[in-house]
Amino acid sequence: MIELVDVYKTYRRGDSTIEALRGVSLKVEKGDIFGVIGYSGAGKSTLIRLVNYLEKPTKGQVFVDGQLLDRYSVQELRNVKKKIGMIFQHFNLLESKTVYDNVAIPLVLVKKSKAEIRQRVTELLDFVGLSDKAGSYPKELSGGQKQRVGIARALAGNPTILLCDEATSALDPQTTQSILALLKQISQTYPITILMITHEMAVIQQICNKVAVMEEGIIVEQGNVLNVFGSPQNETTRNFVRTVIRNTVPSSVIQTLKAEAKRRLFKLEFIGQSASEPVINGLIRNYDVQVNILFANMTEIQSTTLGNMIIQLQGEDPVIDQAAGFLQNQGVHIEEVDSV
Ligand SMILES: Nc1ncnc2c1ncn2[C@@H]1O[C@H](COP(=O)(O)OP(=O)(O)OP(=O)(O)O)[C@@H](O)[C@H]1O
Repeated sequence: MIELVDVYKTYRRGDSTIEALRGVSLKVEKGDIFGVIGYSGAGKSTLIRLVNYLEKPTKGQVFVDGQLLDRYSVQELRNVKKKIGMIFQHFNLLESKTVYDNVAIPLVLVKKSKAEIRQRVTELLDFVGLSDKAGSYPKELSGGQKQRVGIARALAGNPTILLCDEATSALDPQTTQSILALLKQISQTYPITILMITHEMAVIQQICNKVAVMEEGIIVEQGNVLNVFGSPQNETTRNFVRTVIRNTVPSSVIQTLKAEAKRRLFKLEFIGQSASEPVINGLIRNYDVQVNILFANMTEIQSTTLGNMIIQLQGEDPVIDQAAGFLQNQGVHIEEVDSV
């Protein structure tokens, strides 16, 4: 659906060059809600501008719907762009036009008849819950309502791809929830693929099925959201995951625990099935170790439970090693730690 193959983007500013993207490859499949997360300057906006063909890659290939964007004629490119809707952090509405007229813009541009426009705009305003605001102007709307207008406008031309550029970053937490719920509803209602960039892991957790983590122009980790959240490999990913999944024990507690002999600390991560299985009971029954649960947390992602636990095992070293092996065999991701 959307594919980037070893894409580089270099900007020149005076004598210096800025490598905004350095060999980015990713694949967004049909129906995905794919989130790209990264700190400011990571290259997220550049990536989205390449998909929208507002920028050309310095090197590498960008495919949309299986077609290499480079190879399109101007007319073909215009047609491809019609299939891409976009929503923005600051909504980008025309202040001098009513809600109705804002949503109608893409349809007017492709010269749809008045009747067709009326039908589509009415349908979309109903879908985003703003039927009663058709005659209002953007300045009369709340941030959440403005974003709903932005979403209706993006959907007007029946796009197959929806690009979201920090779509909830300017909104309060409650409004963010309602906009994310709307995006999820769009994904379930229309045959659409969503690519969103954000710096908030909570956004990814809530609606994305895939995620790519960007840092300094490189994708440092990507995959299924459940796997990435369950077992983040990269330090930046871990930092993002920590913002939504708490798995730390106060350092004063750690210091006390570490002072005690024959005790070792382990971080456990359970995904799905194993989260509900009495794995810890099995551990206690089968091995001569004492188990001290220091921290336990369950998070729901993609309708699957993700469990995080920090335990302390007390016993002889070889027995603790066997116990750790047992947990691994039960499908638990286990990691011994010096500190947590
Ligand atoms: N048009 C441009 N000309 C020169 N440099 C640019 C241009 N656009 C982006 N950059 C630089 O490329 C790098 C990546 O920027 P980009 O906006 O893609 O990152 P980002 O992850 O979207 O950050 P933010 O969330 O702050 O927008 C930055 O160092 C930025 O200064």
